[in-house]
Amino acid sequence: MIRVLSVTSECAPLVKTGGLADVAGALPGALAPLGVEMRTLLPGYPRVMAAVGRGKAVLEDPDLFGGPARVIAARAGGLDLLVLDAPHLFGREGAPYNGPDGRDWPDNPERFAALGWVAAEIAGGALTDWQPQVLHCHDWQAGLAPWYLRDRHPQAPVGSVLTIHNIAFQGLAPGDRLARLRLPPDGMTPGGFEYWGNISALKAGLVAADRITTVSPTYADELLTPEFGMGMEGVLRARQDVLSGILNGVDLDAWTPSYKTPAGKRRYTARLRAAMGLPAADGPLCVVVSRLTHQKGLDLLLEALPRLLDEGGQLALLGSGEPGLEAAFRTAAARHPGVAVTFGYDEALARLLIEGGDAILVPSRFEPCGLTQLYGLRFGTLPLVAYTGGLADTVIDASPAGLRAGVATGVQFHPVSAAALSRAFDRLCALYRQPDLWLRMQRNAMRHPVGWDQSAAEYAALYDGLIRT
Ligand SMILES: Nc1ncnc2c1ncn2[C@@H]1O[C@H](COP(=O)(O)OP(=O)(O)O[C@H]2O[C@H](CO)[C@@H](O)[C@H](O)[C@H]2O)[C@@H](O)[C@H]1O
Repeated sequence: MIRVLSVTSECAPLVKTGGLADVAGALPGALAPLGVEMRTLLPGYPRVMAAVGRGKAVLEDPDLFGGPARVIAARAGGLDLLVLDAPHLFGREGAPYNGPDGRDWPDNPERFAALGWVAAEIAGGALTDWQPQVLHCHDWQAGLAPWYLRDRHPQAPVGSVLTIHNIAFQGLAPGDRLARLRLPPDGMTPGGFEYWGNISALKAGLVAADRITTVSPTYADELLTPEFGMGMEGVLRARQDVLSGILNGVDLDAWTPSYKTPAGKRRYTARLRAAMGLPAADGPLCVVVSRLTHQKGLDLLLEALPRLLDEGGQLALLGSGEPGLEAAFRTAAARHPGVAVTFGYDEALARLLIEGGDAILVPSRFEPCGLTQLYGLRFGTLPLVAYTGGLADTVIDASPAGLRAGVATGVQFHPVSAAALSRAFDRLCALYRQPDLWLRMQRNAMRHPVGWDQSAAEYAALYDGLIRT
């Protein structure tokens, strides 16, 4: 058995704002058959505390960044959890990172420094009955853990890995918070965690972790360029020898269609049209399930949308995020009967969209891996995606080569522009008008391996290489 402590700020099914939660929630189950015993350290937000109940305190700290805290060992949501119960940091209503007004909590640097601190203490041997061999940290919220571990417990028999799910979030804090974050002044250098005068929790992790991974091989390459590295490309180039990409998978038990063949899908398409108030149509029903942010390229979709509609296609969108994008999609829906939108977070509707759609759109400007195109493959909902990051690694384009070889599973477009997306809509609609070809692609898609098998083996091998004892 390899003992791994996974450190994350969100974890499905308990608390989720995006794909990080899916992955953090799926890894323990995917890795267990490979002899990995993973425990997940998660902040004790109110809904997490409600799910775990009283639990058993395995660690206490009278002063964790300004208040008393304990770590509770519990099982919930099928996970083996270590919950950081620190009411002064996490006992607040609202989303994990922001209050009811939508604004980030001003003490987010301290809140997640505390998470990293406790992770490092556990990795350093603080629990009497469990010593992890690997510390696996996710995103900036866990970024300080490898730094604290190296700083405070250099002799601990633990290897560390930091996984980048999205480099756009870098965990910046003003440089004058050093003492409050319990960081040493000599780390405040370009070779340390300093980032243009600020402290970056992500950079601390990138510098201090033994290994760095991201969630697809193509994104691992892209991260080394100024276009995608978002200022961290230099740090990553310096650590290129320990950086690799491991694709995300999908929990196949949770994401299994109730139909085995594409034919069975039709009734879900009808159900989806009814649910969203869409009329019957000649072209493909395209769906989107997404956070509405600049990353996801949905402004490009708005620009290219007339082409899809002109060809008889439709759009059904579920998302939440930037008010400007919501307003623009609402306007599009009011103008055209072939566009239907719902705002908010709704897992049941997300599933119906993926079950019933003909195609799923992911026109992202950058996409570390992307999960919805994987769900789409599994359900025979052909992905139309930007050729970038994990989207490039998981979809086989209906290019002449892909079609001739009989292996195509979707449509990719490049560059990531409205013009290229419009042309991709032309191709999608042309494919849709050839039912045999479309069916073949659906079959290919549904057979494409999107489970965790291969990636879990890659993580297990990575952990194996980090074992020090
Ligand atoms: N309104 C809504 N209602 C219901 N469900 C919704 C929803 N909006 C989004 N979702 C769900 O949230 C998840 C989003 O995951 P993604 O991987 O697509 O993107 P995200 O950018 O959040 O994740 C980041 O981390 C993941 C994990 O590594 C990477 O795959 C990705 O590239 C990276 O940007 C999916 O499970 C999706 O179905």
